[in-house]
Amino acid sequence: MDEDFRKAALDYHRLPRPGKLSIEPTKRMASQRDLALAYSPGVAAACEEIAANPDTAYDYTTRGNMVAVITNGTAVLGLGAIGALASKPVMEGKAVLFKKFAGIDSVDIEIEERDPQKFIEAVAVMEPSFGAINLEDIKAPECFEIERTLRERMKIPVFHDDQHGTAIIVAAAVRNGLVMQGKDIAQAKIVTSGAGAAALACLDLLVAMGANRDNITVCDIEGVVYEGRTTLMDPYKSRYARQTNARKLPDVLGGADVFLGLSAPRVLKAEWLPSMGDKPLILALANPEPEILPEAAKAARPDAIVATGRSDYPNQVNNVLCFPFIFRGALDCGATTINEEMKVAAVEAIARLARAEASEVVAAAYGGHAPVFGPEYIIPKPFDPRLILEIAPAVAKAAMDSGVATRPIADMADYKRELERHVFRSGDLMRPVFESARQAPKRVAYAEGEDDRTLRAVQTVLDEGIAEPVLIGRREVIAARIKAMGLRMDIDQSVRIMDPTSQADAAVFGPLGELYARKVGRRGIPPEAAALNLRTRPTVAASLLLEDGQVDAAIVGGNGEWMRHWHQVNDIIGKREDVGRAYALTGVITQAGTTFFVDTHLLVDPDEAQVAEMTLLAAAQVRAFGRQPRAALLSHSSFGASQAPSAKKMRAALKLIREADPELAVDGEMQADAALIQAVRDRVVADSRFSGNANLLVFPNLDAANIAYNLLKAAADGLQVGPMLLGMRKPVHVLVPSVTARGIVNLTALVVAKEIAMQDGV
Ligand SMILES: NC(=O)C1=CN([C@@H]2O[C@H](COP(=O)(O)OP(=O)(O)OC[C@H]3O[C@@H](n4cnc5c(N)ncnc54)[C@H](OP(=O)(O)O)[C@@H]3O)[C@@H](O)[C@H]2O)C=CC1
Ligand SMILES: CC(=O)C(=O)O
Ligand SMILES: [Mg+2]
Repeated sequence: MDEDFRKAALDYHRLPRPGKLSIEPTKRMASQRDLALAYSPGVAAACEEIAANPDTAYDYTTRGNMVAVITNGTAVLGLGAIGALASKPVMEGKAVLFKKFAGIDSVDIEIEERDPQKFIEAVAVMEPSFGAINLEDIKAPECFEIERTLRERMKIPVFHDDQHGTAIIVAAAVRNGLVMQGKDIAQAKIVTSGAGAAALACLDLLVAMGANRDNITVCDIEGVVYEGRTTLMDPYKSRYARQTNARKLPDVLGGADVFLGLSAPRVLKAEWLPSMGDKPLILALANPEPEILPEAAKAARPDAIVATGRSDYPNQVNNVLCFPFIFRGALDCGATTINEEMKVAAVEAIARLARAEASEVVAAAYGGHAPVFGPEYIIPKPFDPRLILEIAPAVAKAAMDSGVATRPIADMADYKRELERHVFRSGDLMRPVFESARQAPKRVAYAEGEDDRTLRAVQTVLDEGIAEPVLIGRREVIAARIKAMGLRMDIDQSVRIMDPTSQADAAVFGPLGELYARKVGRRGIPPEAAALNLRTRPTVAASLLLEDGQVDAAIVGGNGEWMRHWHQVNDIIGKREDVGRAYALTGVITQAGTTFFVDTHLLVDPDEAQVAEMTLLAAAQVRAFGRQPRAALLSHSSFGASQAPSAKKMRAALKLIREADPELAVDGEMQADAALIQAVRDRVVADSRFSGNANLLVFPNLDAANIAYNLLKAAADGLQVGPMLLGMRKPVHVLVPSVTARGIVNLTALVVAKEIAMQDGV
């Protein structure tokens, strides 16, 4: 670690306040009544329920989502027995990872006790507080006895992560690494540096997966673990003792296919590597400094696949890839333990993921580079959102199949969708929309068919079965991008490619060119210019396919100016006959929920009738998300306090809306705080037409709407949905340049669901 990085790490831990964790209440505590519910006397009701039926602790307390990270500080990373207090940053770190990656609440508990029996007693009595126990950084051999006894005594999962979490991820890496190197685990010669908690558990799992004990040689601080050795031996290590005269690590590396380092920094020397077998797998996993640095290993053995425990090199083999998700699965089905079946399910899920294509979120987390299965990517990256979606259900299913789940999951597909909320904040909002889109997938044209975000989105659209994609673009470019990104779609089968510049599609685009020339000719655009537009502007091509009925919906834009795309779309599609004009609705998802804003992109200064119209169209769109709209007409004034024209406009609009839709929960005019906080609203008006917070905010002008949604998005780290065009004659949306692949998937689902609803006359 260089000095700059060390200082940055210390500042990170110290500022703005010490440490990495805090505890947040999940219930309101704003009034005397809240106090009475949360504490005495109300709390007694929950206590009595639990006393009568202990299982209800999962209903009334945090227990079902609470994991303790417990250590005695005897094997802290590779730093050794630095003690309980000094281990605290690592344990706080694990707790943060539980929360960040899997939404699990976790507390770190550092126990200053090296006597295994006393340590066991201290942990066992904490059972009522937690849903599961993660033992961490406890040295071998004591860790084996500690874990075994606690597993026997406690009725909740007890999992020593350095053993099993590490073993699971190592097993996945070895499986994929050997596939890549064309080797068979049964024949692979394996040498370890380390005979501690992590190394022995890894070997046990590799043997369970088919590795041959006779091909395994273990080394520790003394050297080779051989039969008859007496110094620094214990029964756990002895299981791997070999009959050999070799005594030191370099003596046993000859012909090795796998080096597994779970020991200490720099113990593997580059000059020893030439003796290893062909195409070796070198896993140098000591933290924070590996047994050998990848650059040194690769220089000595360019044919090697190298992995470390660190995030700053390719192939991070670290238990962070496993523990948040295996606990998620175990907690969610009320597993009483984490058994072999659950571990094997996790190995298989992780190994499979690296061989599938990487997602956009992974690409984003790693500087925009989407990795493809290969020597520098044998296991998924920690920020891969698919980890939770695949590992947790696989583990829960294995728990159920092996009979250790006390709260079996009834609907696995539903559970998987539920997990999406840990990954995509849009999960809750979008779930019903996806459900309805799946009922009858529609043909959707994507104007920017060569764009990476579009292609990633289209892969998800196909996987989810929500649309039949039509990509505008050059076939060879799209094929090359799909290959480079490692996507799975088959461009001959699952998508249709339409290229306005190719002769092959002239039969389609010829007549569309004439249609376009007629439409824009009225505005004085000569036929040659129209023909050029069609060839060079994919938004024009996609809109024409939609207009001609060759697709059911179009998604355009995302590159260049939003307004330019909008004009191209408007020239061809235009507004519905029964509306005065088109508007744009934008959603922002924050921790507090989803809020919609209108009109964020199109109409600079609407009049009262336009405010009323946009409100009604936006309310219909909010309903399409399966939500009841609660609309607030916003102003600088609340309920008649101002006679300014903009306040009067909103009051007049309210009247029009109520005439058109007396059932709609809408009120105004009001200030934004009154819209979002009922208590503020109650102070200025006695009989507000909706309760709680408004979820649809209608603005007196474009500036206010656009500023407000961007402000909320930036200040509250919100996620944008849309803009969605309202009042168009056919379903089309214009993407903003900042759109993500997920944003494109969401709009696809929305546009398909809306089409289905319209057909059904909803
Ligand atoms: N990447 C990852 O996900 C993980 C990495 N690790 C890393 O693995 C290492 C071991 O952790 P863990 O098993 O929990 O700890 P343990 O204390 O249980 O085991 C350490 C092992 O390493 C051996 N060892 C120590 N120094 C040397 C040396 N200089 N040469 C050869 N062997 C040595 C010890 O030998 P002896 O038995 O003779 O004392 C012991 O067998 C740590 O660096 C840790 O950071 C651990 C878990 C996960
Ligand atoms: C990653 C981990 O758990 C360790 O190095 O101990
Ligand atoms: Mg550890």
